[in-house]
Amino acid sequence: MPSPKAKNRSGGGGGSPVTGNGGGRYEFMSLNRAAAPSSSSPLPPPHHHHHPAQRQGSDPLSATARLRASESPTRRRGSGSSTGSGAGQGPGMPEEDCMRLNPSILGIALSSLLAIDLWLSKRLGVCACEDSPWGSVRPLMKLVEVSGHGIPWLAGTAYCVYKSDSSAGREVMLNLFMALLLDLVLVGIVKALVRRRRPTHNRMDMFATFSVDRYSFPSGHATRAAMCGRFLLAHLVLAAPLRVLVLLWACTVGLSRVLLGRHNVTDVLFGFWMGYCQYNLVEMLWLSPQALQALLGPLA
Ligand SMILES: CC(C)=CCC/C(C)=C/COP(=O)(O)O
Repeated sequence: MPSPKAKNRSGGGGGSPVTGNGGGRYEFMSLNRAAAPSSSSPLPPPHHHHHPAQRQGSDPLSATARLRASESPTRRRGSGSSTGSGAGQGPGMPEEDCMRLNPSILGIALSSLLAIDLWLSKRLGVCACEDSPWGSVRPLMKLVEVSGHGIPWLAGTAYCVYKSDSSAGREVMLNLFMALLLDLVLVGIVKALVRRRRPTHNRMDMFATFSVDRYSFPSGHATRAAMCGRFLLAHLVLAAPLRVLVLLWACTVGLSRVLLGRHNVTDVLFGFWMGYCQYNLVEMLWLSPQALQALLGPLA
């Protein structure tokens, strides 16, 4: 996630934030810092309708200073333009030409959320290794990790298909198998797109990981736990205590990801949400016995 500091645009000196005294060094202004545009500023001069007092830089709008790439000192210097065709001389700036020099409230909120996420995840990573505060619980959490791993679920589901003696049972288990494959594909795509590194305190000693599993967002265990939890509750006739056990298992799998240091809290929360939605997709794409027969042939 980009930090709220613009890169130094040229080798120039410090220069005051944004007013860009030719040094080309820009820093994001905080929301309550407004710089009075200077004559050499690449910033467009304040519009005539601004109250004079606002021209002193107190105008909050100048706090949302914008810079048109074509007017940045480096670009302008390169163009040799000395006809004042710089700051704001041209027509209204098209939005896509502007680089916001001021993080929006949303940007600040997201950065704060990320900081809280990293801090909380670090605090909750109490089983990240043997000499962590809860190192003695690590073996149990690793067992929970295996219970949510893709391979045991795929193997277990395939075994149930093989042992099933009714077409209805086979239909349910085959759809669960397809759901697990769908989960792997979707999680793999999101991981490959987001490419968020796992927490620094994670000790990557997980068994049977795939290439994208080096990435943290989202938690594949959390998506699988949520999707399979919903699937079992919807398609298996379970007594109430067992239903509660399924829910507890799914929550424990998610919690274990953070306790083991495998994921940040947001990776798991998003994973739960994604897995919950994946189940809706599974229901929408439910494969009938005929479709399974056509798809898998004698296996169905
Ligand atoms: C190789 C297969 C069939 C599954 C991989 C399962 C796995 C290692 C997922 C990663 O889960 P987290 O993203 O929660 O660490």
